Amino acid sequence: MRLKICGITNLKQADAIASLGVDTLGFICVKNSPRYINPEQIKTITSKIPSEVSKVGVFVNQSVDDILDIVKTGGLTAIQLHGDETPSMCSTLRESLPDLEIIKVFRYENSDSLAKLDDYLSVIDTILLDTYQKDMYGGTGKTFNWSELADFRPPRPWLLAGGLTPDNVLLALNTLKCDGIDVSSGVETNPGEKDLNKIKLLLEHLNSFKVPLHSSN
Ligand SMILES: O=C(O)c1ccccc1N[C@@H]1O[C@H](COP(=O)(O)O)[C@@H](O)[C@H]1O
Repeated sequence: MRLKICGITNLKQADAIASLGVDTLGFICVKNSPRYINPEQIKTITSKIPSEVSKVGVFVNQSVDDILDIVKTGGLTAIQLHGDETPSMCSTLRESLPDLEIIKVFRYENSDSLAKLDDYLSVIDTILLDTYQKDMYGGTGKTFNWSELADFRPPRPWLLAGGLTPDNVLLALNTLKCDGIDVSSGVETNPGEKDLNKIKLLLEHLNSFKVPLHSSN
């Protein structure tokens, strides 16, 4: 099971979180987010984190040129498209950076929220489902109705996000079958400041679950 901790803003925490065995770190590249971190700051972190850790930049409706610049400057290995990016835009990004993992976010409100999923499958690597909230693209801290996804088995790996915490993660994993989870505000003291004790507790709970961390099954 893949574990992404998102909203990293400093090297000390990135280092500590990677040392706990977290395989994916996320950096919010969206300027109006309280978790925003600029590309040079991202680089000071990514350059010191082991190469096996995925470094994901999170974007909302930014231009291809901006994304490519930030990926290059920040030393990112993956992008998370959290806005209304089209399949055509994903295709352009894929052509420009064939080795980069492309994670496309679908904000889940009801089953209609997945109506366009098929259009993306050939141009993305990973699906991420987050909670839909009007006027807020991400970092809502809110869960959605997981039981509606109990039979969701897309032909790409998928990550669950939205309001996950150490306290509710096992309920989520017992309700649906995802390939990984993405946690941000549920392991923070305040926006951008991670709580290492909460991350340790999250890991304890995940390790007690039947699917071990990093397993693809
Ligand atoms: O965290 C943000 O500020 C943010 C801003 C814009 C787009 C995405 C953002 N966060 C991502 O939202 C999900 C769920 O977060 P949470 O666990 O509900 O707080 C996650 O991928 C965050 O990285």
